[in-house]
Amino acid sequence: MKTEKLTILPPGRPLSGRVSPPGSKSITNRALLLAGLAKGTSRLTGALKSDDTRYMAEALRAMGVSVDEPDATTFVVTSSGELTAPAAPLFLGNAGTATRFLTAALALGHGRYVVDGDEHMRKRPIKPLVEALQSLGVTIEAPTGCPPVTIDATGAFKSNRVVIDAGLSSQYVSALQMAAACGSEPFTIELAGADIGARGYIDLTLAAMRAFGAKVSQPTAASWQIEPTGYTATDFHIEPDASAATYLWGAEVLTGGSIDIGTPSDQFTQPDAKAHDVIAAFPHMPAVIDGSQMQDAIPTIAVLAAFNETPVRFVGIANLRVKECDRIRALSTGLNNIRPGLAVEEGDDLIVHSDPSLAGQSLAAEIDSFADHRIAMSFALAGLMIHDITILDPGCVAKTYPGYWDALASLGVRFSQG
Ligand SMILES: O=C(O)C1=C[C@@H](OP(=O)(O)O)[C@@H](O)[C@H](O)C1
Ligand SMILES: C=C(OP(=O)(O)O)C(=O)O
Repeated sequence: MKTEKLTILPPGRPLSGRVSPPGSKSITNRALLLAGLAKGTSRLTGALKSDDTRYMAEALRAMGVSVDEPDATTFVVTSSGELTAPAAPLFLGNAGTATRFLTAALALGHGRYVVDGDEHMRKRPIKPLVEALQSLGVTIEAPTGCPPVTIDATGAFKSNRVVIDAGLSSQYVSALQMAAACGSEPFTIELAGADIGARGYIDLTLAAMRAFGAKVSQPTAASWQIEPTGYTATDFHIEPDASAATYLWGAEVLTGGSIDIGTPSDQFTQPDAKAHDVIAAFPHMPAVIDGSQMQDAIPTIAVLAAFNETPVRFVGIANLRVKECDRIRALSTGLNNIRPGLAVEEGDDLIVHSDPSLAGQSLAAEIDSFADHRIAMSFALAGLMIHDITILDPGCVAKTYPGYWDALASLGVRFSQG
């Protein structure tokens, strides 16, 4: 989408129809990496094709892996099992998964790898992962604590145990888990802090690893033991993206429609599927919502909260400040732009002062997406109910859901471009 702004015309009727969300970003980028680390050919079906997965696929190609794309939802990955040192830095845009997962995996490669991203990724922390890898004897540096990361790998870790603080990102743990199966000894990963934000993403990692032949056990709630099995090439089907589904669930309850997304909410294995029950409770969503286990769904729910019968306080969302943008700030800015006083930040909590009478009003507001796909996609929901909501940089949805605007259009939503 080349246009700089998109104004949404409220449909004025319930939105109904069939729309399937694209494949899961989280699972696609795990599967691409694991297929790249496995010797042989793996066929990944139901995959997401978007900026984030394209960066992962391109990085694998730059390291000697063949990644074919026979159709819009399939990757066929053929690898020797080795990721050979690339001639140039790997550019991973703002793909947190690709950046963190590759950083750990390449620490077991051979030679020099530079992992870099765009100006947003260069502000997203990776220091805890870099320090964990340094503790394993890897020569690795990220002078700013964020990408670029330079790794001089020798093919082995010097220890078989690592402690990682996952307070800022669960992706550090997933990254170490996926890398560890390529080591030469059983490897133990222990959490430094009491707990981890988004535990559901660890379950996704372990499920993908096991599908590619890994053996993982969990001696305690905060540790994992990974056997040095390496990975076996396999055919792997990827379920639809639960975070993408939240926008469709949101559009359904806001407009009182019926949108068939093709997958029952209880069949998703991704953490954001937990958002379904909260969204289904609209306009009686709870007074306090803990976002820690469904982080990427919080922008969706926060925009819905503006139309809820009663105010909502979002807790457990501190690390939304280190996602593609500071999402707590982006949400409060956008909501207050629609109607001053609609949202308040209290420390790292976000309070949305609900106002069901917003629906049907004309409240001209230009919403800054802060280059963040989830901010653009969530505020589009406000545009279904309020006249004159304009989303700036609508093309940023390409990070995880390039077909988002077409999906809304297929349900009958109309736009004017600026
Ligand atoms: O492991 C994953 O696939 C993800 C983990 C979460 O990030 P953090 O662990 O950085 O919170 C989530 O926000 C991201 O979109 C995907
Ligand atoms: C936080 C996100 O992405 P990532 O960390 O994978 O860049 C997201 O998709 O909401």
